[in-house]
Amino acid sequence: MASFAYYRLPYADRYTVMVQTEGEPERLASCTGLNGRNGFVLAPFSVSSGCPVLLIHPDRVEERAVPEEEHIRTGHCTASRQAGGSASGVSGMDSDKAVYSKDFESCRSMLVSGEFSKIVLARSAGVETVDEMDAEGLFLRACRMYPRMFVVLVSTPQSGMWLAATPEILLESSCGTGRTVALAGTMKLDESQLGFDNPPSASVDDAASGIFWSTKNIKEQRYVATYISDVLKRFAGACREEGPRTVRAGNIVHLRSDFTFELADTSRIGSLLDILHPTPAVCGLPKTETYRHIVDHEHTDRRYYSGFMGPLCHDGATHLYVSLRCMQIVDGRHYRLYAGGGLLKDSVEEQEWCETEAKMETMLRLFDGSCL
Ligand SMILES: C=C(O[C@H]1C=CC=C(C(=O)O)[C@@H]1O)C(=O)O
Repeated sequence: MASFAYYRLPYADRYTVMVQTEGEPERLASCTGLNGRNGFVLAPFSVSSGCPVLLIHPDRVEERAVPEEEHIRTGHCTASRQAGGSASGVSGMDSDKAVYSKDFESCRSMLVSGEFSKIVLARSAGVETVDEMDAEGLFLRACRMYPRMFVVLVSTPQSGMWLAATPEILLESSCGTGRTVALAGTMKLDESQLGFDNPPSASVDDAASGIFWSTKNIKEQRYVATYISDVLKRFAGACREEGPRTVRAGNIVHLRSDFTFELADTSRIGSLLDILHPTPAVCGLPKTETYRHIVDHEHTDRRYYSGFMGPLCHDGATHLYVSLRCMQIVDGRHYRLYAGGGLLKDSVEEQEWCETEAKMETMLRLFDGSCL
């Protein structure tokens, strides 16, 4: 079985297809193994023998134009939600919520005791469609529906097939310059705000657009920005931080700070990734303790969700994004969607649950093609 990755950069009207027809993608035991390498990377949240860092070595690379919607094959389809958040969940939405509730409580007690200052709690949900859907068609539909996002369809024998439309850069580099973002804080846009946009060239005044951020969201994003700034101070050259500004991702908005820095030795990108990933946008603070809590106690097996993916080219352009707003395509009718959210000590369970639902809508809407 061939391994492949299709990806479309934000605001681009063309996408790239990379195919490895011979052999299997390389398996790496850590991000450091990416030093000096080229290919398409698929990295998990937590590296293990069952979930290694994968590097596709394409023997075919093609660029194609994103077609108009009417030329996209997906089938018309009603999606229904199934089984719960745990890998073994079988009894539907109530069990999904009960599992989340349990996980929320164990995170909350660590936040209230002061052992954690922030932790990201994730969940997953199964979706079954009536008709068989075409994965390439879903990818192209995502390209059309989410112009601001990095859209990826990737498949390997080790990972299975994943589709993502993510707003979060983990690490980009070209010509000796590195770029990353601190993305956190989430609000769902209401009907009156659906015209909101803030592309990279513009600088929209949040107050004028009617978007006001809570102290909790501002604090949550600040944790991520401080963490990134600390890592870059230690491991990269001169760094500039801008923001935060409000950015749109489908039906929601986030706060985003942009970091631009000198990255003279791109052959050591793997070592930087090893320290940077996972950031508190998907893990927590303090990092080691929250990471252990997630791996040991969270009921969702995150696998490649909240890892990162994208093309890596140590002597050219690298575009690595955090694997958010994604789903595993089990087969043409069965899908597993993933989403999480940052918790602080005063987080409210129902609000956090709704936030994960809003994030899952990014993938859910692909099934009926309803625009945001
Ligand atoms: C963990 C996710 O989002 C992260 C990125 C932006 C905002 C987030 C938040 O508000 O919690 C998360 O940190 C996800 O989409 O599953």
